[in-house]
Parts: sequence; C-alpha cells; structure tokens
Amino acid sequence: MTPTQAPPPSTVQPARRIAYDVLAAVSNDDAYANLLLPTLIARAALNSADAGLATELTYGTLRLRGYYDRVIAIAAGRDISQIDAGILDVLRLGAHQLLATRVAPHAAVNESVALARRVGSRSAVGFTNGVLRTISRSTPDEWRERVLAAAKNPDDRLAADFAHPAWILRAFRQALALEGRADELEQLLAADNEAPRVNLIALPGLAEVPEGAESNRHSPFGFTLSGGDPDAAIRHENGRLRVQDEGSQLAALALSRVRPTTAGERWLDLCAGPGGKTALLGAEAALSGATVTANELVPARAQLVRRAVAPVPGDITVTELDGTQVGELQPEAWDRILVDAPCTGLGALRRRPEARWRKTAKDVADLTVLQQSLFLSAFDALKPGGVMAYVTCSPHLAETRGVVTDALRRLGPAAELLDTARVVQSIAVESLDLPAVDSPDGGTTVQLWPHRHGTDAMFIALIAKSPSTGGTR
Ligand SMILES: C[S@@+](CC[C@H](N)C(=O)[O-])C[C@H]1O[C@@H](n2cnc3c(N)ncnc32)[C@H](O)[C@@H]1O
Repeated sequence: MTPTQAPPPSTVQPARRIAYDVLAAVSNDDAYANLLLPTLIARAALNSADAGLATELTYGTLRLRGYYDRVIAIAAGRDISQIDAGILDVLRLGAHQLLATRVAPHAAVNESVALARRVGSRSAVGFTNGVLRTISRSTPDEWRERVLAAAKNPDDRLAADFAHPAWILRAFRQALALEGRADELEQLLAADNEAPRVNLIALPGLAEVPEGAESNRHSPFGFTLSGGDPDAAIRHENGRLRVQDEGSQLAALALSRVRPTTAGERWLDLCAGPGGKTALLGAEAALSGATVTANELVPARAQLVRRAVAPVPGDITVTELDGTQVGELQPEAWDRILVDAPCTGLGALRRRPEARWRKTAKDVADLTVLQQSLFLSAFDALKPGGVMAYVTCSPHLAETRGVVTDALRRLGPAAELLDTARVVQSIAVESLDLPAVDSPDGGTTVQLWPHRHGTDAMFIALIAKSPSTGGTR
C-alpha cells in the first residue's frame, strides 16, 4: 500500500459522488444512465457546471469502460474479475479522470481514495490509491501503447483502442462491408465515442424551426440549437418541439411520405413507446387527413406515448396489445404500419453509453425471433395495397436485412420491397451518401450511420402488400 502524500478529503465532491452512484447502479442494477443521471442531478440541485462535470464523468467512464478495465488490469497486476465490483467502479472513474480529462492528477487520486473509503474496506482504500498512482505515473499515450501491445489479435486491438466489444465491431464491419465500405469501420467506432449534440424536431404543421437554430442536413424538420437550453425551448412550445434523432425523423417520414396520402387512411404504429415517431406520424397524418393509432406492449411505455402525442391534433388512440398478435386480431385493417422493432440499439451507442457492455450476441438471436414475428404480424394487419416500414436502431445484419430477407422469402409475391433509398432521398434536404447494395428481392433498404450521416445507425425498409393478395400467409 502506498500512502497518499496529502490526506485525502473526507467528503467526495457531489459531481463525482453522483457519477459513481450511476456507475454502480449500471453495474449492479442494470440501470440506464440516461434516465438515472438527470434524476440524481436534480435531486442534488447541482449547478450547471457541476451537472456538466457529473455528466462528462459518467458518460465518459461508461463509454470507455472496456478500455479502462484493460488499463486497470495492467496497473493492478490482476484480472479485473478479482477486483471488488464497487472498487472497480471507483477505479474506472479515477482512470477516466487521469487519462481523459483535465482534472489535476492529485485531485483525481485523492477524491477516488475518499470514494473508496465510503464504499470499500481499509485494504481497498490502499489498493485504490496504489492502482491510481500507478496509472498517474504514465501518460495517456504510454498507457495506450501498453494496452494495445497486450491485445491478443487485430480485432482485440481494435476493440481495445476504440472501447467496443469485439463482437460488435465485427457486426459493424460486416454491415459496412455489404456497402463496400468496410474501410469506414474506425470512423464509425470513433463516432460512437463522441457525445452527439442534442437533436430536435419542429413537428410539421405545428411548429417552426426556431430562428438561429442550425437546420439538420437531411431531415426537413430537424435542427440543433447552438446555444440555449433545449428543455426550455421544448417547454415553451408545449412539446411541439421535441428531442428526436435525425435518423428517427427520416424513418417515420419514409412511411408517411412513401406515397401521397388519401384522406381517411388508417395508420398504425405497432411498437410505439415512448412515442417519438408516433408524434411525428400524428403531425403528418393531421396534415393529410389520415388517423393514427399507437400500440405499445408495456403499459408504462404506453403511458409515455399518451404524453408524447398530447400536443398533436387528431385523436390518437393508444392500445396495449402484443404486436405479434395484431395480425390475427386486426387482419387487413391498416393502410400503413410502422414496425419500429425492439432491437439491440447498437445504432445508438453514442447516446447510450453503457449499452455496448450490456448487450451480448445472444440478445441478437432472441430479438430476431421477435422482430420476425412482429414483421409478419404487421404484414397480416395491412390492407391489400398497404405499405409498412420495418425499422431498427441497429445496423446488425441479422436484425436488419436478415429479418427482411427472411420475411420476404416467406411472404412470396404478396410482399414487395420498395425502393426505400429513393423515398428517403426524396425527403432529404441534402442528398444522403447511400451506397447501392444489391438485393436479391429487388427494391432497396437504407442504412444510416453516425460517422457518415450524423444520425443514429437507423435501418429502414419499406414493404408493400400486393393489392390483389388474399392478404393471408
Ligand atoms: C424501438 S422501441 C420503439 C421506439 C418508438 N417508435 C419511438 O420512436 O419512440 C420498441 C418498442 O417496442 C415495444 N415492444 C416490445 N415488444 C413488443 C410487442 N410484442 N408488441 C408491441 N410492442 C412491443 C418496446 O416496449 C419498445 O417500447
């Protein structure tokens, strides 16, 4: 045990304490950082500088957790599985401050030691002190060299360097390779490690993009605010302005604008919670004389949908059915259906910092079964001549083209994959760089990317049901 030179403070600064509490809740209780952090910041009434510090420490540590674990293992001379979980989170937070922030090294070490005193044993305090002092004695570049030198193979090296699990980077590489763009992998991994700017939408027909805002490159209704508080802008407009990724906007608009709407059309959002895309579909429907119903299996999330659509005109009904049953319960009932399927969320790693460490390849297998079932159920619920959008915020090929190809094979001539890329390009303000991908089924799909388009990695496929089909499988 190496004694500290100055005695560590007996209390921990609130921003660090909150960051630690979030890390611990993520590790122990599967908490979501983006939900818990704002609650803890509000409860502690942090000023905006401290709130900013707590956010940076939490998100930065969670995003690069896998990298910091490698540094800690080298500095501690033991596998991280042999370190107490609470102390490991203290060390991760300390490593982040030492290697990626301007926090003075003595403050990073001393505050971490004070935190270790609150959450660990006496020996853990000395251990924390020793490990963090070891880390502080080398520069970030020296640590990077050491970590990369310890990698087992080229993919492990890339996984270490960009703090992504190897199975995820392989899935990304496969999806990019299909577009002939495997060489973009490092740009994509780097983009996942950048905090995105908060993106908003002015719901069409209900609000205008505010003056001074920076309009999105592609979505006609999206924008970012260079200064000011997005929450205040949203409150001021009573929800007619809202936070929404540009890719999500394009996905909902692909369905609402795939073809002109006939007044009286009935649209269904099959997996609607928390309701961001329902609100946009609702605004679009109100402009064109269609009506929207939202469905969400989880009652608490259905409640969020009701809240999300409150500012939108037109009576949007919210049901709580299992979407996989809707085809049977409501056959041939809908003109358009959005299937924004539950997915791994690998396309939104920028915004969900812990997600990459929580998901496993097994999740993909489970989810594709559900996605397939939702797809087929939605198809049965479409009227002959109707059109559906299958959407995921994941670029994993099993969740995207795999599900679509499989469904089209089962459905035969009753289903037609439309030219989704043409529809999305017709909506986009500035043309999107969308490499053509050969499709055995005709038609096209769209894969958006953070590094190329500045959006989440949304996948969009538009599928039409033949007007002459009996409608059943
Ligand atoms: C990707 S999210 C939808 C996001 C939403 N469209 C938005 O833009 O705000 C998928 C949703 O599907 C819901 N879900 C999961 N299984 C479902 C099922 N069997 N039927 C209907 N909804 C389901 C999840 O609870 C989740 O809220």
